[in-house]
Amino acid sequence: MTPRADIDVRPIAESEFADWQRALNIGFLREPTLSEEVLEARREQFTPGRSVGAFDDGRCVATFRSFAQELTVVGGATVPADAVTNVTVTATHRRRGLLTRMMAQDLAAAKERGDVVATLIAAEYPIYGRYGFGPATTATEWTVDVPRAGLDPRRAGPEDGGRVDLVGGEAVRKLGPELHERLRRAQPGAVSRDELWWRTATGAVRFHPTFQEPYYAVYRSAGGEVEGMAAYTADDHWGDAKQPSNTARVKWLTAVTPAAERALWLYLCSIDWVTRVRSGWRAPDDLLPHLLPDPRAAAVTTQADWLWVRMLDVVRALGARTYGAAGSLVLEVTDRAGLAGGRYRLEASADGTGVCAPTTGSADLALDVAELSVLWLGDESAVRLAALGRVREERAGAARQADALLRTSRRPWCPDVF
Ligand SMILES: CC(=O)SCCNC(=O)CCNC(=O)[C@H](O)C(C)(C)COP(=O)(O)OP(=O)(O)OC[C@H]1O[C@@H](n2cnc3c(N)ncnc32)[C@H](O)[C@@H]1OP(=O)(O)O
Repeated sequence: MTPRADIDVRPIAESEFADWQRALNIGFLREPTLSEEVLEARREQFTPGRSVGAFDDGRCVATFRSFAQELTVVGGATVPADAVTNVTVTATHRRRGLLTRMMAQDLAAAKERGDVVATLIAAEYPIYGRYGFGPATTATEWTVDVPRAGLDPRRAGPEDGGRVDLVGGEAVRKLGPELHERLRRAQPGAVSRDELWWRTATGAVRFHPTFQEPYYAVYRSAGGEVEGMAAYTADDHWGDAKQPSNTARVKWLTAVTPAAERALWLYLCSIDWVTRVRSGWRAPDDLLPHLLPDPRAAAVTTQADWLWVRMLDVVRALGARTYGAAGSLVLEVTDRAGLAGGRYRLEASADGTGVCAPTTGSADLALDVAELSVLWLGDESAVRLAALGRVREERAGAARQADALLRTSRRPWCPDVF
């Protein structure tokens, strides 16, 4: 169907928030009528100028929101990101170009503002590649079959002098933000969280009527420092022979030291009645399986693309991260939206820093901005993308050299959904 120019795409006024929120819920197949309480809670997410709607005859039929975020890159620097979320087009108005219009407006504004990249978590894989986004991190979920893990059933807690305690939501709101700051500043692919994140995660603000209050476990080192925290829920399931068979579901687990990671996973795998632990979305190289005497007890339940990145400023994006080797690489970047295309030379030094600038020199690798966005955080291999026909070597060996520069020893990971 042809796009309809009479459908207005524009930032919403605060007075239109309830209508916008109703459209958002319909697009995400949630209940169309929101309680006053949920509506009030969600009002906190209203971002003036960046909560966009499409209106047909005065009724909201599409939603789109973006907000300011910081994304950590390889080496620990952060770049300003345009975080895209709440994208819906009501089924009566789909495939008429409304998402394309909202995205084009948002990316142009982000570029103008000076954001280095745009980010999102994609509901479905085929939606965002056409706009220059590529999947830059992967998330893995394991299900631990606790009785098969080989753990000592008499285990009574950490053996490193540290301790695990259960705390309430208030303590999480107090201790969590600093802990997460430590994690995300050292974790490529991690993003900033605002204070509202902590209030919604702990139920102080409720976006969904069905919020289940989690248990919160905190790990303190022998020196008393908070180094890790996990939020989990448990179901109430009993087998036919009166055997407890409960599943603990980890909502999030933040650990800034390997000791904290070990202590929290082993705690979760030692709760009486719990026979299965679902890990929640973790880095694909998370330590979890190898903390168990029998790593096969941790089976991969899901593995999927996670954070999608869309580079807006190649010079600053490549200049912000560090590199695994010294070398020079010229990239011919195509961008059909005209935001980040061009030919760029990356010069990486032996100290790990890199400088990127436009060049007229001959290209080593030719690729779309979506593929460069995929390679940027170091998780994907240029050699692999060349084999798939998604990057082209203009100089033999350039893909292998790109891998030597860009790839990392630990994989990038984004712990958040937004
Ligand atoms: C970051 C987030 O918020 S993720 C959440 C995304 N939202 C959802 O998944 C909710 C349910 N889905 C929807 O609301 C809509 O289908 C949207 C928002 C995904 C797409 O909106 P539309 O207005 O229909 O997209 P639009 O008409 O601009 O489509 C542009 C192109 O993308 C394609 N496309 C859009 N959505 C999809 C999809 N889900 N799968 C495959 N192709 C798609 C269209 O076919 C079109 O292709 P063409 O240019 O070759 O004709």
